[in-house]
Amino acid sequence: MGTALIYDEEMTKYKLLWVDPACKIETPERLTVSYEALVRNALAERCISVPVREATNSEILLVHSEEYLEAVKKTPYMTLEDLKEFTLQYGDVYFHPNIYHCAKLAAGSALQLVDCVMTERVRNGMALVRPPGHHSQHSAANGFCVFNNVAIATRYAKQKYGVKRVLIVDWDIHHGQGVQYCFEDDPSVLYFSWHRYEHQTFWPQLRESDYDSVGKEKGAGFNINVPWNQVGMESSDYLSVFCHVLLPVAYEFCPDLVLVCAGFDSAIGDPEGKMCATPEIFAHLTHLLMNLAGGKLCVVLEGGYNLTSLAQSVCQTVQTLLGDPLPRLANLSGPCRSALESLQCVRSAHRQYWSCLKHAASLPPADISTKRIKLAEEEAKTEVGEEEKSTEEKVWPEPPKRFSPPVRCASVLPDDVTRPDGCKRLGADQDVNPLTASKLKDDDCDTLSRVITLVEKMEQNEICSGLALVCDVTVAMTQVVQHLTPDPVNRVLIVCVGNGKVPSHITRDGKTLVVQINSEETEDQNSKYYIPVFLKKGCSDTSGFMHAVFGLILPLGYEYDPNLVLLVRMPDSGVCDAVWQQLTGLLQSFAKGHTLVLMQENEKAFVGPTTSVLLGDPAPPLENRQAPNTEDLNVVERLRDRLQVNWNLLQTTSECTG
Ligand SMILES: COCC(O)(O)CCCCCNCCCN
Ligand SMILES: [Zn+2]
Repeated sequence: MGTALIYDEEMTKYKLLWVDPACKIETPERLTVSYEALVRNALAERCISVPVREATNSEILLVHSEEYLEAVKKTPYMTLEDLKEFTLQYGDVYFHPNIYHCAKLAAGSALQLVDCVMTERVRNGMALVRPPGHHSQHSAANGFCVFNNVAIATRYAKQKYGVKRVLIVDWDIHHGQGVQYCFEDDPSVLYFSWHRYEHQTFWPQLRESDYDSVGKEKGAGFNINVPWNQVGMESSDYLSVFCHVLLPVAYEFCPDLVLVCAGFDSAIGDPEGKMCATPEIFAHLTHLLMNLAGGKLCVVLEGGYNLTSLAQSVCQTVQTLLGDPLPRLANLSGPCRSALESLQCVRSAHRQYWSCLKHAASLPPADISTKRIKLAEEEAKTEVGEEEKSTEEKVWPEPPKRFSPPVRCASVLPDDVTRPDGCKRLGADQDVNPLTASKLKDDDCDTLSRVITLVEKMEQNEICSGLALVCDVTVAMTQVVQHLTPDPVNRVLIVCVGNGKVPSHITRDGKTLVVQINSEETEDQNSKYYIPVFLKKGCSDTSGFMHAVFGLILPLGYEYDPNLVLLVRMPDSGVCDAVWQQLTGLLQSFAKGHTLVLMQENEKAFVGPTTSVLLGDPAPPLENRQAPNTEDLNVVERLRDRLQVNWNLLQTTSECTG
């Protein structure tokens, strides 16, 4: 199944007709540069072009009041003076004779996206729209928004397709208060938003944008606000929030559909956001959402005002929706102190609602945040002057090209195992490098030499990922590590699922990082590069396992930044299909998708499901799960506490930073 792209140049045909410094950044060029970049990078042609349509009155009334709709309906016939007059009743927004038409098209585009995803005409898709939507409210336009495109799409999906749970992820740098107001008492819609806040001194300066707005009545726990109290946030800060807040909660919520309020003013260079995350981050944020809801993902454009970072970020997002390998995120540091404070506050505020956060630390000591509030208010006063002046141009490297290797997935299988279609068999002997064959001494040497050849072709980017059935995974793992080209930058992340002895020498000199999830205590090799995760209930406990994936494996993987991932299924691991597929999908975040899966010969039943994920299919949703058992949560928390001195992305509280 493909990726939908919805765009129509009609939505570029309105603009600001008078002087208003607050609104001048919202221009038609935002849409044209985004679409032209998709065309120039040969991404638009790979998408399924879906036409726009106007949202109908009844669809708009799913969210907005009749009087508001009736008032907006009059704007096409207004004089310039009337339009100015009409605009005055709202904040930071402007009207234009054609904006009502475009607002219906923007909302209609989101509905088209929902239709083609829910009818499985496409797997996922993106709508490039303006006017944006997430600030508009029941009876008010606000923040460049007229109709709340994503809120309307959410209500539409529930009404037309009986969708039970919708996750809305709002990565725009402004708080989508319009979406929050819509669903704050609705437990069937989980709204997640991060936003520049600076202790309520940044627009829209709302008290209810802070982390303690968790939702109301039945909706308590289903509204997650992550306030950024400083500018300059980077990819590390964003990934920490995804790993330690959004993903664990999203997987526990188990949505049937995911919508993204995709504002790219959270990218580096944006005059509104003043953040420092480079455009590649959106490739990862998109990918981390693609194994939820069976891959049903609708991305709708919101903000984004730096035309260069906007266009690059849109391309990164669409290229990931198309299934291309992700770019590596170089030298991630760790979350900054302010981000850790926000992280700790959000996790603490939601501890009582989500079992994955049950062990979250309590609020940071009040004095820290109150002191910072004072500072922020001081800065806010002086800042205003500077802000106008210092629009220093941020520069960042253009995102690297993301090539798809000619072979997406190759396999080394015993002759009696049928090879799944789409997965190339690593050929007969002509493929095998005779040199390596001779070096291997083992009864399984034919298989092993083909595995080594497979890895060599991955290193040369001829093959993206691989899967091998071998007679002893530990031997195979060891051979692979030993035969890697002795290149100092070669770093291998090895994820071992299940019990079994991992040879200690394999973690020598930091060229490999081994994380082993098992159900029996292994003697602790107390090496920074060997991390045993002992789960009492073992790999069969979905909740505990996934808690280790989000709380440990993902952060470690991002910080380690390997150029190869080995996913090893130890004998009798007990891990279930769906969890195994989720892990396989999530590990493709690293090493540009160069994942080699090693399994025992008798596990041939898992070849098909594993290959489908390696080929880019979404992993099936994990059924709604019981709470993780306390023991296992404890294990992960204790491990995190111990390891975070060495691995900063494991941090979740501000106390720990010196
Ligand atoms: C959903 O619309 C996308 C958006 O969130 O980016 C809108 C931002 C409105 C920002 C209004 N203040 C502008 C002050 C100018 N310095
Ligand atoms: Zn925004």
